[in-house]
Amino acid sequence: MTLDARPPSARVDAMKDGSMTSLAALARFARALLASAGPRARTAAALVAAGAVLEGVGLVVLVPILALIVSGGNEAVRAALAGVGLSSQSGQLALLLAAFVALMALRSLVLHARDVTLADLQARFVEDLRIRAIDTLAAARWSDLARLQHARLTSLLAADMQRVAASAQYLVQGTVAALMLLVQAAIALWLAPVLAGGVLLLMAAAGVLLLARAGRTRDLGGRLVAANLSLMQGAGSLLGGLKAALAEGDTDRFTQSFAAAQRGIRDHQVAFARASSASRTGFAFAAAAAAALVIAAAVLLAVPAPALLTLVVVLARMNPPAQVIQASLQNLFFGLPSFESVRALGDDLPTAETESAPVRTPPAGPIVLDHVSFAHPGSAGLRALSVTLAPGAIVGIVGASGAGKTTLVDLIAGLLLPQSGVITVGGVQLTGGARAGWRSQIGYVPQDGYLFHGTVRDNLAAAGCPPDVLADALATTGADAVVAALPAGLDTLVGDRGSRLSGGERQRLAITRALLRRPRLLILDEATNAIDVAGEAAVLDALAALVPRPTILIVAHRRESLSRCDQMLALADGSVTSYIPS
Ligand SMILES: Nc1ncnc2c1ncn2[C@@H]1O[C@H](COP(=O)(O)OP(=O)(O)OP(=O)(O)O)[C@@H](O)[C@H]1O
Repeated sequence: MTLDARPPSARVDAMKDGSMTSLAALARFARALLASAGPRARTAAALVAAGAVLEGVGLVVLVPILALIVSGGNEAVRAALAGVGLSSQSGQLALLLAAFVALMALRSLVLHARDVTLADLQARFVEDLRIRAIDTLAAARWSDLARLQHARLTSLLAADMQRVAASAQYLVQGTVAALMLLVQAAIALWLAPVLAGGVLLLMAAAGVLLLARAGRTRDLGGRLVAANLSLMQGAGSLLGGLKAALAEGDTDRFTQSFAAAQRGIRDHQVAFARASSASRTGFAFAAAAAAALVIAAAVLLAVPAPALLTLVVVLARMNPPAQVIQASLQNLFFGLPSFESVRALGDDLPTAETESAPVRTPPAGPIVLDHVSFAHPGSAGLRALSVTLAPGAIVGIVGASGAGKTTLVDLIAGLLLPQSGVITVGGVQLTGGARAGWRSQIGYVPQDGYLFHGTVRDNLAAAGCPPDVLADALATTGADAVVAALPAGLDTLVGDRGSRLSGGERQRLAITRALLRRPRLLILDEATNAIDVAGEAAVLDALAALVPRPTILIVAHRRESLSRCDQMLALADGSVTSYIPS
């Protein structure tokens, strides 16, 4: 345990600050939920209000029923019922009971419609958030994406989203309970203003105490978000390095850090459960004391029996919604950091294109880089680079590790924007709509030739592709032999990240997928290094023979991979030397 060295006044100020920022966060969350609901929010609000009013009317009807049973009935009510031909006490009681049952039946129907509508709103809210998170990723700049931790995304899309869904549920539940409580409080005030006023004051005091702890609860939620993130990081490192760790007998390192992160999660969850249970216990104690006080005071104030009985019923019914509000608020404050983490993704990944220019494909012609510079954070990168790549040329890019080969390729692909200088294709500068249009002309194959868990056909994005075009592309890369050897041919599942295939087979399929896009620029970034030398030579020969031939950029360290190049770009110290190989 750590001692808080701050003076008490500073602690109170910090608590107020924490509560205010937590309330502001709660308001942001509520606004986001309302915005996602759109016009459906009005239907939901109407159903919630109707449910609360029907609950209130049902309670009010209890007064004449109890009056009829206990003291022969209220004069005005009896006269009104006699006016419609019901003069016997049993007849009047039967009518009032029938009205009560009808009201409760109507209330049940409204509550059913309300609950379905609210569940729909919650589900849509989380769906919107998930889709927006993926849209944010898809529209982000590559330079920002490269900095993003994968574990953060996994944690955000799984654990945080689940907690946001739970928070939405708590917000809705709490709001419904608050409305119910308001209606019940109004009835209690009508039945016995002084007594009910006292009880409401006690409740308000409990509410203030609860809000005063909001900052601390939210802080606990924030720590849980951080602990979940380190759990995901642990899982990611374990999965990424599992094979090497198994081979080296070094799995303990991973399992220990994973277990430590898991312990962190458990500690925060238990701390929250302890805090909620303490406030629930305090709340139950206060409710029991308030009920005892009310009954004692009612006897002293000689409140009439039917009113007292109804008051007791009303107060008893106020207890569950009050408890729901208490639990919902606590869980909400605990869950808010997850929502903030989801929102922060949009701030960390601003949209790439600020221009809303229409997408247009740059015309045919050379790719020209004119005094292009790009520095990564930490200042490594490329300086004032000028080079021209002719259409259909096979261009090799060489240089030591870290020389900037991938940076150059990313600039030419439009993934990175030059910080100074310009890049043009066919004379059109690669910005805005032209940059977006250029992407549709590119086939990009990175070293790991990314495949996802699906069939070969799915991975080639070959649905609807004419069979002869598919067969040509497969033959060009030698993937036809790979497919022929698979148990279900094109319909064979390749496993997670293509784990059922060899590195070279994955690369052949990845190049086939790029070719099926009929690219004007084919980028092979160490994309053939897992294929045997003879096999690579055959693939490169077939690519060189393509008609029409795309401009082919080959980043490679192996001399054999570069033997067909028309032009070489040698990178060193952020500068480039362009030469024609002899
Ligand atoms: N996102 C980034 N943030 C900061 N620095 C980066 C980033 N990406 C690359 N760098 C740095 O920029 C330099 C060039 O990197 P780049 O990946 O372009 O080199 P490369 O020539 O492709 O290297 P390799 O052959 O090892 O793949 C390196 O010093 C690298 O550390």
